[in-house]
Amino acid sequence: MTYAERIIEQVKEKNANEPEFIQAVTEVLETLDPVLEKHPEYEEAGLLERLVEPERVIQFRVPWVDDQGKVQVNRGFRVEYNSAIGPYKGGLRFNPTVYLGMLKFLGFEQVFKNSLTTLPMGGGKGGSDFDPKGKSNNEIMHFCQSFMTELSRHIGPDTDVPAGDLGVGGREIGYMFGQYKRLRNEFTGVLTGKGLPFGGSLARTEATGYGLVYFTDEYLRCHDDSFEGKTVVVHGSGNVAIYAIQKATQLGGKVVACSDTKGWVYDAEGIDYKILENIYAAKRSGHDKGVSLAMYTDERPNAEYHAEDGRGVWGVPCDIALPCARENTLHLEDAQKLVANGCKIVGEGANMPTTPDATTYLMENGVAFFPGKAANAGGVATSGLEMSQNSERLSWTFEEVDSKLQGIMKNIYHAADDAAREYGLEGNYVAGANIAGFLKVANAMMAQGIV
Ligand SMILES: NC(=O)C1=CN([C@@H]2O[C@H](COP(=O)(O)OP(=O)(O)OC[C@H]3O[C@@H](n4cnc5c(N)ncnc54)[C@H](OP(=O)(O)O)[C@@H]3O)[C@@H](O)[C@H]2O)C=CC1
Ligand SMILES: O=C(O)CCC(=O)C(=O)O
Repeated sequence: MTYAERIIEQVKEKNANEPEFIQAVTEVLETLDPVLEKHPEYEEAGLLERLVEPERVIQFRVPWVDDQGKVQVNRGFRVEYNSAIGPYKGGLRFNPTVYLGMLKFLGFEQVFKNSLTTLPMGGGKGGSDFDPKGKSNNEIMHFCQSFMTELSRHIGPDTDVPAGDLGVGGREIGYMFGQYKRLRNEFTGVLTGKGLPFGGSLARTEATGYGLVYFTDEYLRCHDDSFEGKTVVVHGSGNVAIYAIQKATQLGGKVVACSDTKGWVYDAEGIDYKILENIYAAKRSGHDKGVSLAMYTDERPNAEYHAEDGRGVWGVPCDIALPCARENTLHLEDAQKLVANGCKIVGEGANMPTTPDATTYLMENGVAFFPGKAANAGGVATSGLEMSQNSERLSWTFEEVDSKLQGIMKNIYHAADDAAREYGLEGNYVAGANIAGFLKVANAMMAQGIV
Protein backbone atom coordinates (compact mmCIF):
# COMPACT_ATOMS: atom_id res chain seq x y z
CA MET A 1 0.00 0.00 0.00
CA THR A 2 1.35 3.46 -0.85
CA TYR A 3 1.29 6.36 1.62
CA ALA A 4 -1.69 7.89 -0.24
CA GLU A 5 -3.61 4.59 -0.25
CA ARG A 6 -3.09 4.22 3.51
CA ILE A 7 -4.46 7.71 4.15
CA ILE A 8 -7.45 7.09 1.87
CA GLU A 9 -8.28 3.99 3.94
CA GLN A 10 -8.00 5.99 7.18
CA VAL A 11 -10.26 8.72 5.78
CA LYS A 12 -12.86 6.11 4.76
CA GLU A 13 -12.78 4.60 8.23
CA LYS A 14 -12.92 7.88 10.15
CA ASN A 15 -15.54 9.60 7.95
CA ALA A 16 -17.73 6.67 6.96
CA ASN A 17 -20.92 8.79 6.86
CA GLU A 18 -19.45 11.47 4.59
CA PRO A 19 -19.44 9.97 1.06
CA GLU A 20 -18.75 13.26 -0.76
CA PHE A 21 -15.76 13.97 1.46
CA ILE A 22 -14.37 10.47 0.89
CA GLN A 23 -14.89 10.93 -2.86
CA ALA A 24 -13.08 14.29 -2.93
CA VAL A 25 -10.14 13.06 -0.85
CA THR A 26 -9.82 9.87 -2.90
CA GLU A 27 -9.91 11.80 -6.19
CA VAL A 28 -7.02 14.00 -5.05
CA LEU A 29 -4.85 11.53 -3.14
CA GLU A 30 -4.96 8.80 -5.78
CA THR A 31 -3.21 11.17 -8.21
CA LEU A 32 -0.41 12.17 -5.83
CA ASP A 33 1.72 8.98 -5.78
CA PRO A 34 4.41 10.30 -8.16
CA VAL A 35 4.85 13.46 -6.07
CA LEU A 36 4.90 11.59 -2.77
CA GLU A 37 7.54 9.17 -4.12
CA LYS A 38 9.72 12.14 -5.07
CA HIS A 39 9.21 13.82 -1.67
CA PRO A 40 9.54 11.22 1.13
CA GLU A 41 9.85 14.12 3.59
CA TYR A 42 6.09 14.71 3.26
CA GLU A 43 5.35 11.32 4.78
CA GLU A 44 7.88 11.86 7.58
CA ALA A 45 6.09 15.12 8.42
CA GLY A 46 2.64 13.43 8.44
CA LEU A 47 1.60 15.86 5.75
CA LEU A 48 -1.34 13.94 4.28
CA GLU A 49 -2.66 13.05 7.74
CA ARG A 50 -2.80 16.77 8.50
CA LEU A 51 -4.10 17.78 5.07
CA VAL A 52 -7.20 15.55 5.28
CA GLU A 53 -8.21 16.93 8.68
CA PRO A 54 -9.80 20.42 8.71
CA GLU A 55 -7.96 22.87 10.95
CA ARG A 56 -11.26 23.84 12.58
CA VAL A 57 -14.95 22.96 12.25
CA ILE A 58 -17.54 25.32 13.67
CA GLN A 59 -21.16 24.24 14.03
CA PHE A 60 -23.85 26.46 15.47
CA ARG A 61 -27.58 26.97 15.98
CA VAL A 62 -29.37 29.47 13.73
CA PRO A 63 -32.73 30.44 15.26
CA TRP A 64 -35.04 32.79 13.35
CA VAL A 65 -38.71 33.72 13.23
CA ASP A 66 -40.72 33.11 10.05
CA ASP A 67 -43.48 35.33 8.61
CA GLN A 68 -46.11 33.41 10.59
CA GLY A 69 -44.29 34.23 13.84
CA LYS A 70 -43.10 30.63 14.24
CA VAL A 71 -39.59 29.94 15.55
CA GLN A 72 -37.42 28.02 13.09
CA VAL A 73 -34.02 26.51 13.85
CA ASN A 74 -31.38 25.62 11.28
CA ARG A 75 -27.83 24.35 11.53
CA GLY A 76 -24.96 26.63 10.55
CA PHE A 77 -21.40 25.52 9.77
CA ARG A 78 -18.02 26.90 8.84
CA VAL A 79 -15.22 24.52 7.95
CA GLU A 80 -11.91 26.40 8.24
CA TYR A 81 -9.99 23.85 6.28
CA ASN A 82 -6.44 24.99 5.67
CA SER A 83 -4.69 28.33 6.21
CA ALA A 84 -1.17 27.40 5.06
CA ILE A 85 -1.10 29.96 2.24
CA GLY A 86 -3.59 32.59 3.40
CA PRO A 87 -6.79 33.34 5.34
CA TYR A 88 -9.55 30.75 4.93
CA LYS A 89 -11.54 31.58 1.81
CA GLY A 90 -14.57 29.95 0.26
CA GLY A 91 -18.31 30.17 -0.17
CA LEU A 92 -21.41 29.61 1.93
CA ARG A 93 -24.05 27.16 0.71
CA PHE A 94 -27.68 27.42 1.80
CA ASN A 95 -29.48 24.25 0.79
CA PRO A 96 -31.54 21.66 2.70
CA THR A 97 -29.01 18.93 1.79
CA VAL A 98 -26.14 20.70 3.58
CA TYR A 99 -24.40 18.71 6.32
CA LEU A 100 -20.89 18.65 7.66
CA GLY A 101 -19.56 16.06 5.18
CA MET A 102 -20.68 18.15 2.21
CA LEU A 103 -18.90 21.23 3.51
CA LYS A 104 -15.78 19.21 4.30
CA PHE A 105 -15.67 18.02 0.67
CA LEU A 106 -16.14 21.56 -0.59
CA GLY A 107 -13.56 22.96 1.84
CA PHE A 108 -11.03 20.30 0.86
CA GLU A 109 -11.49 21.09 -2.85
CA GLN A 110 -11.22 24.80 -2.10
CA VAL A 111 -7.73 24.38 -0.61
CA PHE A 112 -6.26 23.17 -3.93
CA LYS A 113 -8.39 25.48 -6.05
CA ASN A 114 -7.30 28.56 -4.15
CA SER A 115 -3.69 27.45 -4.37
CA LEU A 116 -4.03 27.16 -8.18
CA THR A 117 -5.16 30.78 -8.43
CA THR A 118 -1.66 31.80 -7.17
CA LEU A 119 -3.36 34.28 -4.80
CA PRO A 120 -2.73 34.10 -1.03
CA MET A 121 -5.91 32.33 0.04
CA GLY A 122 -6.38 29.29 2.25
CA GLY A 123 -9.45 27.08 1.93
CA GLY A 124 -12.76 27.04 3.76
CA LYS A 125 -16.46 26.49 3.17
CA GLY A 126 -19.62 26.95 5.17
CA GLY A 127 -23.36 27.13 4.99
CA SER A 128 -26.60 25.90 6.39
CA ASP A 129 -29.39 23.39 5.82
CA PHE A 130 -31.70 26.43 5.43
CA ASP A 131 -33.77 26.27 2.23
CA PRO A 132 -34.07 29.74 0.63
CA LYS A 133 -36.72 28.47 -1.80
CA GLY A 134 -40.22 29.74 -1.08
CA LYS A 135 -38.99 32.20 1.57
CA SER A 136 -39.93 35.88 1.60
CA ASN A 137 -37.24 38.58 1.54
CA ASN A 138 -38.01 39.26 5.17
CA GLU A 139 -37.38 35.64 6.12
CA ILE A 140 -34.14 35.52 4.11
CA MET A 141 -32.94 38.69 5.87
CA HIS A 142 -33.78 37.38 9.35
CA PHE A 143 -32.09 34.08 8.64
CA CYS A 144 -28.94 35.79 7.25
CA GLN A 145 -28.77 38.11 10.27
CA SER A 146 -29.04 35.24 12.72
CA PHE A 147 -26.48 33.18 10.77
CA MET A 148 -24.01 36.08 10.77
CA THR A 149 -24.59 36.88 14.45
CA GLU A 150 -22.82 33.62 15.29
CA LEU A 151 -20.45 33.41 12.30
CA SER A 152 -19.13 36.93 12.91
CA ARG A 153 -17.04 35.80 15.89
CA HIS A 154 -15.08 33.37 13.72
CA ILE A 155 -14.34 35.41 10.58
CA GLY A 156 -12.52 38.59 9.60
CA PRO A 157 -10.69 40.08 6.61
CA ASP A 158 -7.37 38.52 7.72
CA THR A 159 -8.88 35.36 9.22
CA ASP A 160 -11.66 33.91 7.10
CA VAL A 161 -13.50 35.56 4.20
CA PRO A 162 -16.72 33.79 3.12
CA ALA A 163 -18.60 34.39 -0.15
CA GLY A 164 -21.57 32.94 -2.04
CA ASP A 165 -22.22 29.44 -3.37
CA LEU A 166 -25.36 27.46 -4.16
CA GLY A 167 -28.35 29.38 -2.75
CA VAL A 168 -26.24 32.37 -1.67
CA GLY A 169 -25.99 35.32 -4.06
CA GLY A 170 -25.72 39.10 -3.83
CA ARG A 171 -28.90 39.49 -1.76
CA GLU A 172 -27.75 37.13 1.00
CA ILE A 173 -24.19 38.52 1.02
CA GLY A 174 -25.67 42.04 1.41
CA TYR A 175 -27.78 41.03 4.43
CA MET A 176 -24.85 39.21 6.04
CA PHE A 177 -22.46 42.11 5.41
CA GLY A 178 -24.94 44.54 6.98
CA GLN A 179 -25.22 42.42 10.10
CA TYR A 180 -21.42 41.94 10.42
CA LYS A 181 -20.89 45.70 10.16
CA ARG A 182 -23.55 46.35 12.77
CA LEU A 183 -22.10 43.82 15.21
CA ARG A 184 -18.45 44.77 14.79
CA ASN A 185 -18.71 48.44 13.87
CA GLU A 186 -16.16 47.75 11.14
CA PHE A 187 -16.44 48.33 7.41
CA THR A 188 -14.06 45.68 6.11
CA GLY A 189 -13.79 43.23 3.26
CA VAL A 190 -15.03 40.37 5.43
CA LEU A 191 -17.16 38.87 2.67
CA THR A 192 -16.73 38.85 -1.10
CA GLY A 193 -19.44 39.02 -3.73
CA LYS A 194 -20.61 42.25 -2.10
CA GLY A 195 -22.76 44.79 -3.94
CA LEU A 196 -20.85 47.35 -6.01
CA PRO A 197 -21.76 50.36 -3.80
CA PHE A 198 -20.23 48.72 -0.72
CA GLY A 199 -16.92 47.24 -1.77
CA GLY A 200 -17.91 44.60 -4.31
CA SER A 201 -15.83 43.98 -7.39
CA LEU A 202 -16.99 44.45 -10.93
CA ALA A 203 -16.99 41.10 -12.78
CA ARG A 204 -17.30 38.96 -9.61
CA THR A 205 -20.84 38.00 -10.60
CA GLU A 206 -19.69 36.84 -14.01
CA ALA A 207 -16.30 35.48 -12.93
CA THR A 208 -16.91 31.75 -12.38
CA GLY A 209 -18.77 31.25 -15.65
CA TYR A 210 -16.42 33.48 -17.63
CA GLY A 211 -13.40 31.79 -16.04
CA LEU A 212 -14.66 28.35 -17.04
CA VAL A 213 -14.93 29.50 -20.64
CA TYR A 214 -11.53 31.24 -20.56
CA PHE A 215 -9.93 28.01 -19.30
CA THR A 216 -11.64 26.00 -22.04
CA ASP A 217 -10.72 28.61 -24.64
CA GLU A 218 -7.05 28.42 -23.65
CA TYR A 219 -7.13 24.66 -24.12
CA LEU A 220 -8.74 25.14 -27.54
CA ARG A 221 -6.21 27.84 -28.50
CA CYS A 222 -3.33 25.54 -27.57
CA HIS A 223 -4.87 22.91 -29.85
CA ASP A 224 -5.32 25.34 -32.79
CA ASP A 225 -9.04 25.49 -32.23
CA SER A 226 -11.65 27.88 -30.80
CA PHE A 227 -15.25 28.13 -29.57
CA GLU A 228 -16.33 29.30 -33.02
CA GLY A 229 -19.08 27.03 -34.32
CA LYS A 230 -19.01 24.66 -31.33
CA THR A 231 -22.26 23.32 -29.87
CA VAL A 232 -22.36 23.54 -26.09
CA VAL A 233 -24.70 22.09 -23.46
CA VAL A 234 -24.85 23.34 -19.88
CA HIS A 235 -26.29 21.72 -16.77
CA GLY A 236 -27.78 24.32 -14.42
CA SER A 237 -29.03 27.85 -15.04
CA GLY A 238 -27.77 29.65 -11.93
CA ASN A 239 -24.90 32.06 -11.42
CA VAL A 240 -22.13 29.91 -12.91
CA ALA A 241 -24.23 28.59 -15.80
CA ILE A 242 -25.63 31.96 -16.92
CA TYR A 243 -22.25 33.63 -17.41
CA ALA A 244 -20.66 30.54 -18.92
CA ILE A 245 -23.49 30.65 -21.48
CA GLN A 246 -22.98 34.36 -22.12
CA LYS A 247 -19.21 34.05 -22.63
CA ALA A 248 -19.34 30.85 -24.69
CA THR A 249 -21.85 32.59 -26.98
CA GLN A 250 -19.70 35.74 -27.21
CA LEU A 251 -16.76 33.57 -28.32
CA GLY A 252 -18.80 32.07 -31.17
CA GLY A 253 -20.21 28.93 -29.54
CA LYS A 254 -23.87 28.00 -29.60
CA VAL A 255 -25.32 26.86 -26.26
CA VAL A 256 -28.40 24.79 -27.03
CA ALA A 257 -29.47 23.38 -23.64
CA CYS A 258 -29.54 24.18 -19.93
CA SER A 259 -31.50 23.03 -16.87
CA ASP A 260 -32.78 23.70 -13.36
CA THR A 261 -34.07 21.41 -10.62
CA LYS A 262 -37.44 21.03 -12.33
CA GLY A 263 -36.56 20.53 -15.98
CA TRP A 264 -34.45 21.49 -18.96
CA VAL A 265 -34.65 23.60 -22.08
CA TYR A 266 -33.51 22.97 -25.66
CA ASP A 267 -33.19 26.03 -27.88
CA ALA A 268 -31.85 25.28 -31.36
CA GLU A 269 -31.30 29.01 -31.95
CA GLY A 270 -29.01 29.28 -28.95
CA ILE A 271 -29.95 29.96 -25.32
CA ASP A 272 -30.50 33.65 -24.54
CA TYR A 273 -28.66 34.24 -21.24
CA LYS A 274 -30.68 37.42 -20.59
CA ILE A 275 -33.88 35.38 -20.20
CA LEU A 276 -32.01 33.19 -17.70
CA GLU A 277 -30.90 36.30 -15.79
CA ASN A 278 -34.55 37.35 -15.45
CA ILE A 279 -35.63 33.89 -14.27
CA TYR A 280 -32.70 33.84 -11.81
CA ALA A 281 -33.80 37.25 -10.45
CA ALA A 282 -37.42 36.08 -10.18
CA LYS A 283 -36.29 33.00 -8.21
CA ARG A 284 -34.60 35.38 -5.75
CA SER A 285 -37.34 38.01 -5.58
CA GLY A 286 -38.96 36.79 -2.37
CA HIS A 287 -41.95 35.73 -4.52
CA ASP A 288 -40.53 32.67 -6.24
CA LYS A 289 -43.52 30.32 -6.09
CA GLY A 290 -44.15 28.91 -9.58
CA VAL A 291 -40.95 30.39 -11.04
CA SER A 292 -38.92 27.89 -13.07
CA LEU A 293 -37.01 27.45 -16.29
CA ALA A 294 -40.35 26.58 -17.93
CA MET A 295 -40.80 30.37 -18.24
CA TYR A 296 -38.00 30.41 -20.85
CA THR A 297 -40.46 29.35 -23.56
CA ASP A 298 -42.75 32.32 -22.78
CA GLU A 299 -40.15 34.46 -24.54
CA ARG A 300 -38.77 31.85 -26.93
CA PRO A 301 -41.82 29.83 -28.07
CA ASN A 302 -39.72 27.77 -30.50
CA ALA A 303 -37.61 26.39 -27.66
CA GLU A 304 -38.59 23.06 -26.06
CA TYR A 305 -39.12 22.66 -22.32
CA HIS A 306 -38.85 19.19 -20.78
CA ALA A 307 -40.35 18.84 -17.31
CA GLU A 308 -38.00 16.02 -16.35
CA ASP A 309 -34.58 15.48 -14.71
CA GLY A 310 -32.19 18.17 -15.95
CA ARG A 311 -29.69 15.44 -16.74
CA GLY A 312 -31.64 15.24 -20.01
CA VAL A 313 -29.19 17.88 -21.31
CA TRP A 314 -26.49 15.20 -21.47
CA GLY A 315 -28.43 13.43 -24.23
CA VAL A 316 -28.23 16.48 -26.52
CA PRO A 317 -25.43 16.15 -29.13
CA CYS A 318 -22.65 18.65 -28.42
CA ASP A 319 -18.93 19.36 -28.76
CA ILE A 320 -18.54 20.81 -25.26
CA ALA A 321 -20.41 19.95 -22.05
CA LEU A 322 -20.32 22.23 -19.02
CA PRO A 323 -21.78 20.82 -15.79
CA CYS A 324 -22.59 23.94 -13.73
CA ALA A 325 -25.24 22.78 -11.21
CA ARG A 326 -23.80 20.75 -8.34
CA GLU A 327 -21.90 17.62 -7.29
CA ASN A 328 -22.54 14.19 -8.78
CA THR A 329 -24.93 15.29 -11.51
CA LEU A 330 -23.08 13.78 -14.50
CA HIS A 331 -23.24 9.99 -14.17
CA LEU A 332 -21.66 7.13 -16.11
CA GLU A 333 -24.66 6.74 -18.42
CA ASP A 334 -24.55 10.49 -19.14
CA ALA A 335 -20.84 10.24 -19.96
CA GLN A 336 -21.60 7.34 -22.30
CA LYS A 337 -24.23 9.43 -24.10
CA LEU A 338 -21.86 12.39 -24.41
CA VAL A 339 -19.10 10.23 -25.91
CA ALA A 340 -21.51 8.45 -28.26
CA ASN A 341 -22.72 11.86 -29.50
CA GLY A 342 -19.19 13.11 -30.20
CA CYS A 343 -18.56 15.40 -27.21
CA LYS A 344 -14.85 16.30 -27.02
CA ILE A 345 -14.61 18.50 -23.91
CA VAL A 346 -16.16 18.40 -20.44
CA GLY A 347 -15.38 21.43 -18.26
CA GLU A 348 -16.63 21.41 -14.68
CA GLY A 349 -18.23 24.73 -13.66
CA ALA A 350 -19.66 23.14 -10.51
CA ASN A 351 -17.67 21.46 -7.75
CA MET A 352 -17.24 17.71 -8.40
CA PRO A 353 -20.28 17.39 -10.71
CA THR A 354 -18.90 14.33 -12.48
CA THR A 355 -18.99 11.00 -10.66
CA PRO A 356 -15.66 9.09 -10.50
CA ASP A 357 -16.77 6.35 -12.93
CA ALA A 358 -18.03 8.99 -15.38
CA THR A 359 -14.74 10.90 -15.13
CA THR A 360 -12.74 7.73 -15.84
CA TYR A 361 -14.98 6.87 -18.79
CA LEU A 362 -14.65 10.33 -20.32
CA MET A 363 -10.87 10.40 -19.95
CA GLU A 364 -10.47 6.87 -21.32
CA ASN A 365 -12.55 7.83 -24.34
CA GLY A 366 -10.46 10.79 -25.41
CA VAL A 367 -12.54 13.58 -23.87
CA ALA A 368 -10.50 16.53 -22.55
CA PHE A 369 -11.72 16.69 -18.94
CA PHE A 370 -11.21 19.86 -16.86
CA PRO A 371 -11.78 19.35 -13.12
CA GLY A 372 -13.73 21.99 -11.20
CA LYS A 373 -10.90 22.92 -8.89
CA ALA A 374 -9.06 24.28 -11.93
CA ALA A 375 -11.83 25.21 -14.36
CA ASN A 376 -14.15 26.99 -11.92
CA ALA A 377 -11.42 28.78 -9.97
CA GLY A 378 -12.25 32.10 -11.65
CA GLY A 379 -14.91 32.89 -9.04
CA VAL A 380 -12.68 32.62 -6.03
CA ALA A 381 -9.80 34.22 -7.95
CA THR A 382 -11.98 37.28 -8.53
CA SER A 383 -12.96 37.19 -4.87
CA GLY A 384 -9.22 37.43 -4.21
CA LEU A 385 -9.14 40.46 -6.50
CA GLU A 386 -12.07 41.93 -4.54
CA MET A 387 -10.01 41.49 -1.35
CA SER A 388 -7.08 43.30 -2.97
CA GLN A 389 -9.33 46.20 -4.02
CA ASN A 390 -10.81 46.40 -0.50
CA SER A 391 -7.32 46.45 1.02
CA GLU A 392 -6.18 49.32 -1.17
CA ARG A 393 -9.60 51.02 -0.89
CA LEU A 394 -9.88 51.34 -4.65
CA SER A 395 -12.12 49.82 -7.31
CA TRP A 396 -10.84 48.58 -10.60
CA THR A 397 -12.77 48.80 -13.88
CA PHE A 398 -14.63 45.81 -15.30
CA GLU A 399 -11.97 45.54 -18.01
CA GLU A 400 -9.10 45.50 -15.49
CA VAL A 401 -10.69 42.74 -13.40
CA ASP A 402 -11.75 40.75 -16.46
CA SER A 403 -8.28 40.93 -17.95
CA LYS A 404 -6.68 39.77 -14.68
CA LEU A 405 -9.23 36.94 -14.56
CA GLN A 406 -8.30 35.89 -18.09
CA GLY A 407 -4.62 35.88 -17.16
CA ILE A 408 -5.28 33.80 -14.03
CA MET A 409 -7.35 31.21 -15.93
CA LYS A 410 -4.69 30.87 -18.63
CA ASN A 411 -2.07 30.37 -15.92
CA ILE A 412 -4.17 27.73 -14.20
CA TYR A 413 -4.58 25.87 -17.48
CA HIS A 414 -0.82 25.90 -18.04
CA ALA A 415 -0.02 25.02 -14.43
CA ALA A 416 -2.22 21.91 -14.70
CA ASP A 417 -0.93 21.06 -18.17
CA ASP A 418 2.74 21.52 -17.18
CA ALA A 419 2.42 19.50 -13.95
CA ALA A 420 0.75 16.66 -15.86
CA ARG A 421 3.59 16.65 -18.43
CA GLU A 422 6.28 16.82 -15.75
CA TYR A 423 4.95 13.63 -14.17
CA GLY A 424 4.47 11.82 -17.51
CA LEU A 425 0.68 12.25 -17.50
CA GLU A 426 0.19 14.56 -20.48
CA GLY A 427 -3.43 15.55 -21.04
CA ASN A 428 -4.50 14.41 -17.56
CA TYR A 429 -5.77 17.72 -16.16
CA VAL A 430 -7.17 15.99 -13.07
CA ALA A 431 -3.73 14.82 -11.97
CA GLY A 432 -2.09 18.05 -13.20
CA ALA A 433 -4.43 20.31 -11.24
CA ASN A 434 -4.17 18.19 -8.10
CA ILE A 435 -0.37 18.10 -8.22
CA ALA A 436 0.07 21.80 -8.99
CA GLY A 437 -2.44 22.82 -6.30
CA PHE A 438 -1.00 20.39 -3.74
CA LEU A 439 2.69 21.34 -4.09
CA LYS A 440 2.26 24.96 -3.03
CA VAL A 441 0.18 24.05 0.02
CA ALA A 442 2.48 21.15 0.92
CA ASN A 443 5.60 23.30 0.77
CA ALA A 444 3.98 26.03 2.86
CA MET A 445 2.92 23.44 5.46
CA MET A 446 6.44 21.96 5.53
CA ALA A 447 7.96 25.39 6.14
CA GLN A 448 5.54 26.17 8.99
CA GLY A 449 6.35 23.11 11.13
CA ILE A 450 3.93 20.61 12.63
CA VAL A 451 0.82 22.75 13.07
N1 LIG B 1 -21.02 30.95 -7.55
C1 LIG B 1 -19.70 30.80 -7.65
O1 LIG B 1 -18.95 31.78 -7.76
C2 LIG B 1 -19.10 29.44 -7.66
C3 LIG B 1 -19.88 28.31 -7.66
N2 LIG B 1 -19.28 27.08 -7.78
C4 LIG B 1 -20.08 25.85 -7.83
O2 LIG B 1 -20.91 25.92 -8.98
C5 LIG B 1 -22.14 25.22 -8.74
C6 LIG B 1 -23.31 26.15 -9.01
O3 LIG B 1 -23.23 27.28 -8.16
P1 LIG B 1 -24.08 28.60 -8.45
O4 LIG B 1 -24.30 28.75 -9.91
O5 LIG B 1 -23.45 29.68 -7.69
O6 LIG B 1 -25.45 28.23 -7.75
P2 LIG B 1 -26.92 28.79 -8.07
O7 LIG B 1 -27.69 28.52 -6.84
O8 LIG B 1 -26.87 30.15 -8.63
O9 LIG B 1 -27.41 27.83 -9.26
C7 LIG B 1 -27.46 26.44 -9.12
C8 LIG B 1 -28.14 25.85 -10.34
O10 LIG B 1 -28.11 24.41 -10.24
C9 LIG B 1 -29.46 23.91 -10.18
N3 LIG B 1 -29.48 22.81 -9.22
C10 LIG B 1 -29.39 22.91 -7.88
N4 LIG B 1 -29.47 21.68 -7.32
C11 LIG B 1 -29.59 20.81 -8.33
C12 LIG B 1 -29.74 19.40 -8.40
N5 LIG B 1 -29.74 18.64 -7.30
N6 LIG B 1 -29.85 18.83 -9.64
C13 LIG B 1 -29.85 19.58 -10.74
N7 LIG B 1 -29.72 20.93 -10.74
C14 LIG B 1 -29.60 21.53 -9.55
C15 LIG B 1 -30.30 25.10 -9.72
O11 LIG B 1 -31.66 24.94 -10.10
P3 LIG B 1 -32.82 25.72 -9.26
O12 LIG B 1 -32.71 27.16 -9.69
O13 LIG B 1 -34.06 25.08 -9.67
O14 LIG B 1 -32.49 25.52 -7.81
C16 LIG B 1 -29.60 26.22 -10.47
O15 LIG B 1 -29.94 26.21 -11.83
C17 LIG B 1 -22.02 24.68 -7.32
O16 LIG B 1 -21.43 23.39 -7.38
C18 LIG B 1 -21.03 25.63 -6.67
O17 LIG B 1 -20.37 25.05 -5.57
C19 LIG B 1 -17.93 26.95 -7.94
C20 LIG B 1 -17.12 28.04 -7.95
C21 LIG B 1 -17.63 29.36 -7.68
O1 LIG C 1 -15.52 33.39 -3.98
C1 LIG C 1 -15.31 32.65 -3.06
O2 LIG C 1 -14.68 32.92 -2.05
C2 LIG C 1 -15.86 31.24 -3.04
C3 LIG C 1 -16.17 30.60 -4.34
C4 LIG C 1 -16.54 29.19 -4.07
O3 LIG C 1 -17.28 28.91 -3.15
C5 LIG C 1 -15.95 28.13 -4.86
O4 LIG C 1 -14.96 28.37 -5.52
O5 LIG C 1 -16.47 27.00 -4.82
